[in-house]
Amino acid sequence: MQNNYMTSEDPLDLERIRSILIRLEDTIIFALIERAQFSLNSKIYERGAFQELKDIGFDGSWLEWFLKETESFQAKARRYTSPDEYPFTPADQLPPPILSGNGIPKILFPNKINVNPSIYAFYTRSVVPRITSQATLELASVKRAKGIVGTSEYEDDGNYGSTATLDIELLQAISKRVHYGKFVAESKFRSSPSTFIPHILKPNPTALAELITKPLVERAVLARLFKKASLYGQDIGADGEPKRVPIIGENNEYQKLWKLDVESVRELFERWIIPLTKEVEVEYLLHRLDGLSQEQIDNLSKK
Ligand SMILES: C=C(O[C@@H]1C=C(C(=O)O)C=C[C@H]1O)C(=O)O
Repeated sequence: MQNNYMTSEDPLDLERIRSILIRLEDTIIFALIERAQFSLNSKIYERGAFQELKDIGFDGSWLEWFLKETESFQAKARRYTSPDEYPFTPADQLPPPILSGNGIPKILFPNKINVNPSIYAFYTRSVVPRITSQATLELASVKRAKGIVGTSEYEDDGNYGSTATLDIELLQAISKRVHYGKFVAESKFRSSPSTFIPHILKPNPTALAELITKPLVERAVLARLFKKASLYGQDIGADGEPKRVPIIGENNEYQKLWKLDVESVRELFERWIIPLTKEVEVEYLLHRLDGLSQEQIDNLSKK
């Protein structure tokens, strides 16, 4: 199942949308595995940490610079005219597309929702420190063995380019997953406009949140993620068997090696991705009738 809006499949079919969300789980897990190879490299998230960037007139962080450069190119190639791609760089700092239009039929109700500032904040402050803690600890012990101790013992392996590239992959995948909430909301709205309309006119975000929440679907998402992360996160050796190390102090007991902290994947979805997806859904619905005439609203209510 593809998110190609030019196919004949109904882009607002909820099962189709859910299958896209499921596929994005894989993209996110594999990108997390890649990022977890590197240390935290906290310097790339600090504004003004690189004199070289200040020298070229850029005040932000290394990652913000990477985002701006990457997204400038992508904006020219009209990435951000697609209804499921949103930039992290403020839109007024990006160039216009060199091709006009995108040929994608208008599927969503016009809206300006972009929750990327929230995604950027939780990703850099909570997610990265958590998933890189193993690599960061390993680096610290290597550095200690070389006599490097104290603050410079931690965090920094110098791979700023690779790290930022992987961060962008992850940020974009998470952003797409979360903003897909717009499609979910449009689909749910169209299946029964009259259920939603009173709570949009009165604005009642709590009632809207209750209407869009599907606890069984969420539970299935989390259970599936735990399984996927446990499968994909195993470190398989050249012999095709999972790598394992003896447990110190236990005779003949072994422990598997992981490329990723499995529980952290579930937590990422439980604490951040699912709640933000739902926030996007509610925000989208709150503005779903903006600019419509009473007659248009009445017609929708009758559906
Ligand atoms: C995305 C949906 O809406 C809500 C958000 C979910 C999620 O982010 O995984 C899951 C179920 C719903 O509570 C959906 O119904 O599929």
